[in-house]
Amino acid sequence: MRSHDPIIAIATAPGRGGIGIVRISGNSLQPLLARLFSMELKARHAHYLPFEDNEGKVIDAGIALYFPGPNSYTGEDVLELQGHGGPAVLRRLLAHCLQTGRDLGLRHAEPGEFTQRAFLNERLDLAQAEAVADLIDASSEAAARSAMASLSGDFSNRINALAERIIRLRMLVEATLDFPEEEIDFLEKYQAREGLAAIRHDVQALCAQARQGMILRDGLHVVLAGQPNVGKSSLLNALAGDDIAIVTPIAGTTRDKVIQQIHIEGVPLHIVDTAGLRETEDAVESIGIARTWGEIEKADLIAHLHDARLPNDALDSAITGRLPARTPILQVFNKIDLLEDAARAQLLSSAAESIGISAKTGEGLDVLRARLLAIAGWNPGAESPWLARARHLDALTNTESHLQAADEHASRNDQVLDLFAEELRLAHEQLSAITGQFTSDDLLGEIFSSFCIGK
Ligand SMILES: Nc1nc2c(c(=O)[nH]1)N(C=O)[C@@H](CNc1ccc(C(=O)N[C@@H](CCC(=O)O)C(=O)O)cc1)CN2
Ligand SMILES: Nc1nc2c(ncn2[C@@H]2O[C@H](COP(=O)(O)OP(=O)(O)OP(=O)(O)O)[C@@H](O)[C@H]2O)c(=O)[nH]1
Ligand SMILES: [Mg+2]
Repeated sequence: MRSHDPIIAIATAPGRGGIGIVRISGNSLQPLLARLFSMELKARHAHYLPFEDNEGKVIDAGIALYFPGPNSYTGEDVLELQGHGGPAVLRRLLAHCLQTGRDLGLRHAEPGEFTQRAFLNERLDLAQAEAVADLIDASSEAAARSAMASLSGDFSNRINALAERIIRLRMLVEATLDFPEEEIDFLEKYQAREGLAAIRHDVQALCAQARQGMILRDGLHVVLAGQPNVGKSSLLNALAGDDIAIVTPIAGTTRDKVIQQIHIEGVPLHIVDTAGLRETEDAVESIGIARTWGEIEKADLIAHLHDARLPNDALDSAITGRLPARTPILQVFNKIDLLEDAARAQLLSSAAESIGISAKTGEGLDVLRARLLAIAGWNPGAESPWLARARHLDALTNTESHLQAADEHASRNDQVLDLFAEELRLAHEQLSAITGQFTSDDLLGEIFSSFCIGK
């Protein structure tokens, strides 16, 4: 998988921009530099230069920056051509470099390949490399803050510190294994179970933080479902604070799903407005309704909307009966502005899994937002120091189960020390996968291929 070809890409976003950057990375860019420029580039010095094509025609006048390896982003030699940020000029610049460097092996970079090289050259560990992509993809400032914390190594440092503690315990155990006569009292002598308990405590705390970090990174899909006319599209618009979905008094208005991303306390929620559920002869509406059921299947959370004036509607019971049992469901009674005071008060103080709102007046929406976050597992006010991925949470969960298994071996009277040692080894391996000590090429390919081109 390791490739040493020099690579090139446009590093800035496609489209127009104040400045655009073409970036090249390779083990030795000197021969290419000699062809591209008539003068020698000083290391890490901004040279204002004309970028000329092979006939001496000026493609752009920009800034050339040369970072000799290993002191660069990738750890290799890096050249940046910072030009004017127009798509045509950057494409010309890219084509000119590719042509000039083709026989030196210069080729277009794969997505994430610059950062992959930074990882392989140990400029970043795997969690930090992932944080680069998460920082770019962050959809809220809270998410960006957490991604930056991961990028600067806060998460990795916690993982490494825990790994160190497991290593120390492993060294003790493995040293003892060489002297079987000491095995008997090893656990007491070194207070191994107490040490293990302290490590597990911290792994569990990291798991909880990783869960928060995952919510912050990935958000969740909230599907608004219910009979026609109950106010699903009105609720989407109210949550988004914008007139996005069509609202009319005609039942069966929404046909295509409408998705809008909103943020609550920085947590991204993907709100999906759907076609109202009912029996219909209309061919178009039927397709819409089939899609609603498709969205319901994929939902992380379903908000089942009712007309608050019809709280015990038989058709709503039928819908409830068809909703997937594995998905959390919030019963939302809309249009409480149309209720008598007493009925409204009763709904507003009702049980946790149902809630009264008015998409029209906004009443109850704050409670609804808080409820959505709570069901998502978001802990308001709890700090979420890093963004986390499912991969990280899996690894932490697996670490904890191996540590638990180790403890079970230790608690038994026969005290099989080599099984204890083996579980510690497996726990250590799981933990280190987060920062990339033990990783398969497949995993690396999967991680880096989701990056944008030029990163
Ligand atoms: N123009 C430009 N801006 C950029 C990047 C870039 O590659 N080019 N970055 C990336 O995509 C990010 C910054 N990341 C970088 C990380 C390390 C080095 C670097 O040259 N490191 C050397 C020298 C450090 C120093 O001067 O103290 C090193 O670590 O040895 C450069 C950029 C964001 N902004
Ligand atoms: N008084 C009152 N009217 C509402 C409220 N929410 C929605 N409405 C009205 O109810 C009607 C239907 O609203 P929509 O948001 O289009 O309902 P829907 O559930 O999306 O309907 P379909 O797309 O047909 O499934 C519109 O006339 C809205 O103005 C509310 O909270 N109070
Ligand atoms: Mg609608």
